Amino acid sequence: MTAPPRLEVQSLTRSFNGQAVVENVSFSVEAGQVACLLGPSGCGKSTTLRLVAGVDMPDSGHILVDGKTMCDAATHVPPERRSVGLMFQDFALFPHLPVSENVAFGLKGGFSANRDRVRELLARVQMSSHIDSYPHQLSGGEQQRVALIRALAPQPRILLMDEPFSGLDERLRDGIRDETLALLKEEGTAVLLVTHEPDEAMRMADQILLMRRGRIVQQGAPYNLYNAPVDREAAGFFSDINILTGKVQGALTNTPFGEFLAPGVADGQEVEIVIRPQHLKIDFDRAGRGPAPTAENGSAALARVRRARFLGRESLVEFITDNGEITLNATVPGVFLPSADTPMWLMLRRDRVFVFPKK
Ligand SMILES: Nc1ncnc2c1ncn2[C@@H]1O[C@H](COP(=O)(O)OP(=O)(O)OP(=O)(O)O)[C@@H](O)[C@H]1O
Repeated sequence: MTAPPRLEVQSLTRSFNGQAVVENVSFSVEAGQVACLLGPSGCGKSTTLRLVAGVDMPDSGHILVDGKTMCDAATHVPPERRSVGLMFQDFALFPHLPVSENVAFGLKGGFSANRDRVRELLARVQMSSHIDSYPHQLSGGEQQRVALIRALAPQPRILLMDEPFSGLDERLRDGIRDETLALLKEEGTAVLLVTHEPDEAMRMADQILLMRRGRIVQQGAPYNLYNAPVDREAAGFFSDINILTGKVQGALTNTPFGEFLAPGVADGQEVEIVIRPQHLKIDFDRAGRGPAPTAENGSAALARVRRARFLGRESLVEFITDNGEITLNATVPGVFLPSADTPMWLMLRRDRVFVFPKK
């Protein structure tokens, strides 16, 4: 028999003042896995986390840890008995305690009874030399590391993290995220991390739980969410997108860039054709002739540069098609910065285009 998931959440619902803030949310997280609750502000991420922690009660649904019920209609295991570690945005360390006692805070007997574990954890985040320091003597990144190992010290079955990196300087963040991830993997705990930043979720998650208005709209590996978004909003959450519209006839829609398949969409229904700026193909104009159509890229449409901005590693080029109807943004390597009005041929990579019925 296979072991149950470390954390399992089934049909969780929570309303405030008659308004469902978390609605029918289900997911599971395995030991050693990082799951990210990702979504815009107010979509219900933190409420979900608080229900799992046990500091709030759902209206309905089940929460199980290692197959044991923590919460359902008849049961409510209090937070301190759920074996859940917490690391929140304001991860404040105790200012009057040295690092050693901060790390040992959740351990029976404090530092004196747990010297080895505390020293081992400090060494793993390169903080051994700060064992006697007080929080005010540490940088933001160092405090973050102490907060992380404080949460991990009691070896929780599950670690809950709410925007844990948002207080950090942007230049520090990537390094600390990577370090944190490495330590979490070594500890083998199951992690549920809340973030509103797609980049953070892509970097940290084995599994992304994309939330919108209280519901999970898509869940899966970062690669799948990015490359097979469930709708236009999901596509747009991960990067800028271009949107073309068209009408369907015979499961196809015709555009200046050729035909696009729209399987299962009724005749006359409008669709949105979505493509990310980095997936446009651009070709120079050669005496009014563009590249021949291909199965891979469809037909080329003539467009002109409206403006181009150099962003460092890449440039952002805004085009308008020659019929004046479609505006498209393309990102290209930063060495390429065409001047306004340059005519160019644009193609849309068929394997990178998403077609959605217009809502
Ligand atoms: N105790 C409460 N009483 C009333 N409304 C609440 C309560 N807690 C949360 N809400 C509401 O529920 C909604 C979701 O809040 P939640 O904090 O879960 O969102 P979030 O996705 O974590 O957003 P953010 O990223 O801004 O923290 C918000 O509209 C919030 O105002």
